Amino acid sequence: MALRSVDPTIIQEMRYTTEHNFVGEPVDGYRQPVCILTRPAARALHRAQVKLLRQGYSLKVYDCYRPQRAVDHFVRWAKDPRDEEMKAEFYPLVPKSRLFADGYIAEKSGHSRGSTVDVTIVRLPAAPTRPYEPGEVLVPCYAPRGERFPDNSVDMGTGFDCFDSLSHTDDPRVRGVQRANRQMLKSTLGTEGFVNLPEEWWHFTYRPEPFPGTYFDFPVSRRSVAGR
Ligand SMILES: C[C@@H](N)C(=O)N[C@H](C)C(=O)O
Ligand SMILES: [Zn+2]
Repeated sequence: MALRSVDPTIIQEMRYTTEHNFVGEPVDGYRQPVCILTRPAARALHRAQVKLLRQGYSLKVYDCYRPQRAVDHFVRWAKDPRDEEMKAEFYPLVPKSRLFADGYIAEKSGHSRGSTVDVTIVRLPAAPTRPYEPGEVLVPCYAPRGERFPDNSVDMGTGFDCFDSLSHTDDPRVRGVQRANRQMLKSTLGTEGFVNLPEEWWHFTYRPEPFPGTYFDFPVSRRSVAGR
């Protein structure tokens, strides 16, 4: 179902419909910027949002349901060592050949089962964000907040989809406010049934999953969820 029909207040910045992602182009299967999730995952995210709103924060999702054809696009992209257009921002230190082996991207992704979400926290009122301009100078995603690509998220120590050990949720180099922000996200979502992926502070799966063995492949579009 469309997350917006359960909670229109959760901010959506669907990165894989845009060029601002580690591939550098819109990803196969993302026709429109719509967050689609299973009903229990959407409802759980709404419960977390209610709690955050009371404290002056909002959730912001970057990715939700991901069709298998999008995962296949990632796999194809990873097999082409010449295409490192976005390396300088998204994986400056990790060889492209290691991104799957090191756990940053999956060939069979929980996102395709519909109960996984990539998400952060934004302090309200949400600051405006600027669009990414293709070809702009890229800054490493682990650079200090004021230097890396601007995001109205609270400071999590790295940007979204920063394939680097600094993105590991419990990396000991992440301290102070950044660590507290990661903990706020993990504990708020954890209370509602979401389990975090240790390699990525932003990646959470709702459990129990209603479709634990199904990898869906319908496109991300408003039509896919019309009437649901
Ligand atoms: C690619 C990144 N956003 C992500 O979701 N990684 C996990 C491991 C996945 O692909 O399922
Ligand atoms: Zn994810």
